[in-house]
This record gives sequence, C-alpha cells and structure tokens, in this order.
Amino acid sequence: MNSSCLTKTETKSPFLIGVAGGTACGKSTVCKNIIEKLGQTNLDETRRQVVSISQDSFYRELNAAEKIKASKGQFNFDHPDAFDEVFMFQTLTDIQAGKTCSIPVYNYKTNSRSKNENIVIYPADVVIVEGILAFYFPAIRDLFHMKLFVDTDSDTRLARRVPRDINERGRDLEQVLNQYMNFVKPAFEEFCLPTKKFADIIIPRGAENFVAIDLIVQHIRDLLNSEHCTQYELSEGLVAVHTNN
Ligand SMILES: [N-]=[N+]=N[C@@H]1[C@H](O)[C@@H](CO)O[C@H]1n1ccc(=O)[nH]c1=O
Repeated sequence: MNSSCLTKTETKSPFLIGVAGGTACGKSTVCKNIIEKLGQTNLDETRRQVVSISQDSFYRELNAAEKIKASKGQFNFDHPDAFDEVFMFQTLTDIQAGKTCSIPVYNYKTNSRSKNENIVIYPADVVIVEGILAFYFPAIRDLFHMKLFVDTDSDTRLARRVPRDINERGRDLEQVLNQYMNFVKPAFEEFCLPTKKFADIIIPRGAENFVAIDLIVQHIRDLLNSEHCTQYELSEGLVAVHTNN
C-alpha cells in the first residue's frame, strides 16, 4: 500500500492498543510492563506518553434490584450487558481525537463507579485499553491499531482470582467460587474466548512471557518511530492509521 506520510494532525492521535483475556490472566501486568518499557524510550527528545485504561471503568450503573443481586454475588459482571458500550465507545473516540478525557474509577467493593474519583486521560502517544471483553463490541474493537490476547490457563487464573477477590474485594471463598462457576467461567467461554480470533498477537502465559512483551514493545517503538509508517485520514473525527507494508 502506498503511503504518503502526512504530517501528524496537530492533536496527538494516539496509537490504540487493546488487551483482552480472561479474568486474572495478567492483562494489567502485561499493560504495566509495556508502559514501563515504552515510557523509558526517549523518542523525539520527549518521553513517550503511554497510558492505560480499564474496561472495568465502563461498567454500567446498576439499578436497585441489580445492586442487591450483586451484593450476593448473583449479578453477572462478565456478561457484555454489564458494560456501558456507548459510553466506552464515545470515550475512546474522544481519546482517539486527541481530547483530554475523564473516566470513572470502578469500586469492586461497592460494585459501582466511585462517586468522587475519576482518572484524567491526557492526550498521549499510546493508549492501552485492557478488559475481559475489550474485543467483544465490534465498534470498539475496530478502534484498536493493535490487539493483544493474553492466553493464561483457566486454573492459573482461578488460583489468582480467589485470593484477590477475598483479600482485595472483601469476598468469602464460597461466594468467589460460586460466582466463578455460575458467571465467570461460562461467560469467559461464551463471550471472551471467541474474541481471541480478533487478536493480532496471542500471548501465552501472560506477563511471564518476556520474549512476547519485548517483541511487542519493539514493534510499537518501530511503528511510532518509523518515517514511512503512517497515513492519517480524518473521518468523522476518527483517525484511521494505515501502515504501509
Ligand atoms: N465477579 N466477577 N467478575 C468480574 C470480571 O471477571 C472482572 C473483570 O475485570 O471483574 C469482576 N468484577 C466486576 C465487577 C464487580 O463489581 N466485581 C467483580 O468482581
């Protein structure tokens, strides 16, 4: 594909990376490692601004009946309907357009967005979006310039999830296991695992896979650095990035 290198738009249109995978697969750790490795890169005399946001910030508000079910571990937070797709799409589109955005912080103890706490996402070079269903919604999936799927065994994920939910999210063992068997496991198989096919790169074993992470970081560096890399087209405020092959 020919590419005439246009000057970058005056606003920073970030390189969007989606990271999906089952709960406790290591998504957040993979993101942290990529950010650390990219952020240290001294490109164009300025440090690469690399930020990551969680799909969990876009859990929708629950009504009274749903809140009661959630408090008993009887609400399915692993189903696509639990997320506010429109809000997430609009926020990512604004980020894509180089706008500064404020997104909620999710509180797992209250099963709701923290009232007076938001994260401000400033225009950045790279924005990583991680979530169990990051690739489920087509309109959101199509925004990503790179899609990573972290493929960790489900027994390893459960072994990590149990202590995390008990120690960090104030739950008891029986509730955690019931929620896993009734919701987390079936929803992973029905909604998350099928999205693996959309990934550009599948990372077996997650954050321990240093080779995979180094390869990904180097690829992103090359893309961000290369002279003949991107052709920007602005359409409806979206920025489509086509790299020439
Ligand atoms: N329960 N459950 N499963 C979801 C899902 O596996 C994971 C997504 O990051 O967070 C979990 N999750 C989400 C909202 C919530 O209030 N509590 C919670 O544990």
